[in-house]
This record gives sequence, C-alpha cells and structure tokens, in this order.
Amino acid sequence: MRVDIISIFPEYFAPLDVSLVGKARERGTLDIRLHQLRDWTRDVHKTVDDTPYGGGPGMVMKPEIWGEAIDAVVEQGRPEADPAALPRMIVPTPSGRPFTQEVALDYAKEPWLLFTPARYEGIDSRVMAEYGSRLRVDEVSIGDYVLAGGEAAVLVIVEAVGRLLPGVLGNACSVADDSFAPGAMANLLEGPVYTKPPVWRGHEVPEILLSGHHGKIARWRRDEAFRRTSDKRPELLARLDSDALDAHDRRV
Ligand SMILES: N#Cc1c(-c2ccc3cc[nH]c3c2)n[nH]c1N
Repeated sequence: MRVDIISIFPEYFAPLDVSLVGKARERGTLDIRLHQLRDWTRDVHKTVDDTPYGGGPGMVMKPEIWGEAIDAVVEQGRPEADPAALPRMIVPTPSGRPFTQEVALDYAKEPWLLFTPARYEGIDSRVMAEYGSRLRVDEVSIGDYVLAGGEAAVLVIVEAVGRLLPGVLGNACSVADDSFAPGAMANLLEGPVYTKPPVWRGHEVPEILLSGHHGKIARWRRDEAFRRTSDKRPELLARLDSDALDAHDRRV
C-alpha cells in the first residue's frame, strides 16, 4: 500500500517510523511518503491560510496551495504500471463520517491512500468539491471531540489500517480477534487479559484460564466480552445478530 500525506507539520508523523507501521515500511508492505504543503506556496512567507469569506473566527486553508500540492502528489505517485491509477483521498474533519473498524477494513483494501490533514478552521470546501469529481474523497472523523488539526487523526487511521495489512501483525496476533472484527466476537469489546504470575499483589488469575479446558475458556472469554460490552457500550449489543444473542443466552 502506497500512502501519501500532505501536511504543514510532516514532522508530526515521526511515530510512523516505529513499531508495527515502521516495520511494515521497512519490509515494503507500507510505502509512506510525507509532503510539506508549504513547498507549493509562492510567497516569501509560505502562506497557506487566509481570512474566511463571510467573516467569523480563525483562518481557512487556501484552495490554490492544496490544489497544486494534490495535483503534484497524484502525478508523482502514479505507478508506471498503471498511469491511470488514482488514490483514495481521506480528509480528517470533525464533521466527517465516523472512522470505524469497518472503514479501516475498507481502506485496507486500497492500493493508494492520500491524506490531507488540515489546520486552522479547515480547508476551503472547494478543494473537496474539485477532487470529489475526480477521486474518491472521504471526509472522516475519529471521534466526537475537537482536535487542533487532522494530523493526529491520520496517525490513528494509518495505524488502524496498517495493522490490517497482510503480515503486519505476524502470527502471534490476529485481526480476527479484534474488537469489532467480523465473526464470533463481532461488535463485542475485548475481555480482560492475564499473564504470569498466577497471583500478583493478592490478585489471582481467574481459575478457568488455568484449567486448560479450551472450550470452557472460549465460553468464559465470550461471556466476559458480553459483560464488558453490556457495561461500557450497551448500544453495540443491538448490532449483534440473533444467533449470537441466542448463543449467549443459552449459556447464562
Ligand atoms: N478527524 C478528525 C477530527 C478533528 C479535526 C480534524 C481536522 C482539523 C483541522 C483543524 N481542526 C481539526 C480537527 N477534530 N476531531 C476529530 N475527530
């Protein structure tokens, strides 16, 4: 997967050099390219923003700069084998559709993602209109709170998507066991986890986990996932299909 990120703070993405995503980059599974938006400015101050039409607080990011940057990055990034290839453009914004595990799975199928994290009050809306007619443009939000810019959201999205790519998690883990992953534990929060020692400061590991009885352990883990989901995110239980609810009810 090719990933291009255009930002006025490319240094914000240093964390993408470490851990799972960093290793995926070393192996070539992820090809992440960072671009400084200001490189496409033409004034001595490298201005990327201006006052909003209609008044109001803050500044808006200028469409010309973004347009030249996106055009250049798309042109540079086109694979020789497929000159017609275009990226899926992802615009983090508080007003976007929620970024969920389902969206991450969808993005993980894409060969090329282009992220355009904004600052100030956001990017002139004509940029999304211009590229919406040429690319698939997604405006997404990572949660109902307000950040100072889109860079943190890009870090979240790239990690959530990158870990889904083949070989990134390795054999020890599996995306199939994720909270919200399709399958038996779909839409359930992960339950508690334990490791050695069996007793720590008087806290004992649940005895069932030491029993070696894999069937009972699997049932216990699912019951714990149900209990935790019911306690912390009851609205997720509404997504469970009737078979899953019946299977749980049969045991309690
Ligand atoms: N995604 C997302 C966001 C943001 C966000 C994204 C871009 C900008 C540009 C200026 N301020 C921003 C906030 N806030 N909260 C979220 N879930």
